[in-house]
Amino acid sequence: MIINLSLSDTNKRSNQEDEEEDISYLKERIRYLTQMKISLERDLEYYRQEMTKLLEPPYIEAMLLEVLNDGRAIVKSSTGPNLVVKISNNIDNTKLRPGISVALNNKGSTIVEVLPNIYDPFVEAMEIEDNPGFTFKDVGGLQNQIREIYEVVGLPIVKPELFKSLGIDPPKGVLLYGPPGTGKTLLARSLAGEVKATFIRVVASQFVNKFIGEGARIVREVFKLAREKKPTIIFIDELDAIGSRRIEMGTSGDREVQRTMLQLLAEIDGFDPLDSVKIIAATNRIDLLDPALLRPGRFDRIIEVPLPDKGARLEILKIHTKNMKLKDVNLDYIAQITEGLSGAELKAITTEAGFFAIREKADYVYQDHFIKAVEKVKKRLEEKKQILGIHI
Ligand SMILES: Nc1ncnc2c1ncn2[C@@H]1O[C@H](COP(=O)(O)OP(=O)(O)OP(=O)(O)O)[C@@H](O)[C@H]1O
Repeated sequence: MIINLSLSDTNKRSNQEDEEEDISYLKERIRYLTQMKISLERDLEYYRQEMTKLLEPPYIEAMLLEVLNDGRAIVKSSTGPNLVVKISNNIDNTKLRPGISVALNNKGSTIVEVLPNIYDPFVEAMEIEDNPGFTFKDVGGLQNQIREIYEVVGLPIVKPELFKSLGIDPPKGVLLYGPPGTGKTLLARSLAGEVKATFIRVVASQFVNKFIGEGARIVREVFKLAREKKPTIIFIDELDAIGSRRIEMGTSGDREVQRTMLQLLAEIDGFDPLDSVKIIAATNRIDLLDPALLRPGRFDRIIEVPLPDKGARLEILKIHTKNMKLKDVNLDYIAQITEGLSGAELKAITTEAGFFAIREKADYVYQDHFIKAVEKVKKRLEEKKQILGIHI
């Protein structure tokens, strides 16, 4: 009996232990499965979001051409045409500059995002100004150049009927040549301002140094954009970088430069002289240019933009000091002592004179500030010439 009792006791205890073990096991399972559930729910949410993203129609990438006054904008869509689109309210309007990349909603009707600065050689290679705020009043001297450039480029834009009725083909392109900083860019930009044309500036040397392999495409795109935004003045700076005479075509870089120039010639040859797209090119080295560029119907008008004479220097100084507070300054004398300096250097003198006045905490800019500024700019120029090995 005693033995029986003890056996049943042992059985009871072992059953109880088993049950406890089972309970503990099941509790452990529940904890594990609850965690699994949480983790799977998290995964599910992630895949749900991914699926929504994948099912969402794509945005359309476009380049901003112009912001209109009524809260809309003109863009050039990556699929081709120019579109007039709305601007979503959450867009910071100060970020909207011509040439930037934007995302349009899937209907292509609204700018919904300003895209980060993605590398697009076409956008980077050119500066575009819809309405350059310059006029001929900003140009000192250069009266003859202003008259000539207005006649051959400006008039055909504002009065094409004059040329049509007389049966005259105006030049398609004008070449400006002269030392650096003499106002070639300024002249072209202010002409665009005078005739209310879009101003597109490209720097030809960048095709060779920066946008290798893209030169011909950029030229094509620039002309396409110019036609879309006409009247347009295309300004090609440093033309010699792609338009130099070449004796041999050794490297692939040379061939690339050649391709870019051929594309440029094809574009110039391809458009109508009465079309309101005009090209102004500039160079410091006309002696290097390929004669092919100077054939009739291409850059057949050549205008020299020389260093300013004394009268022109005075005009340039007056232009760049018109908003400065001057006292007892004899600009005529400053013009006298700055022979050989360019417009850009004269502008630098006015800025430097201002800095001298600021450093001295003066209320006005005095003659002495100008004298010191002239010395400084001349010294800087001298150093530059030494470095470049140019002797005067
Ligand atoms: N004739 C001028 N009248 C007034 N300002 C001038 C004149 N020439 C040059 N400048 C000033 O110098 C700046 C630089 O000149 P600009 O870029 O037009 O010269 P550039 O001849 O095109 O030079 P580069 O050959 O180096 O490209 C102008 O923006 C302007 O402020």
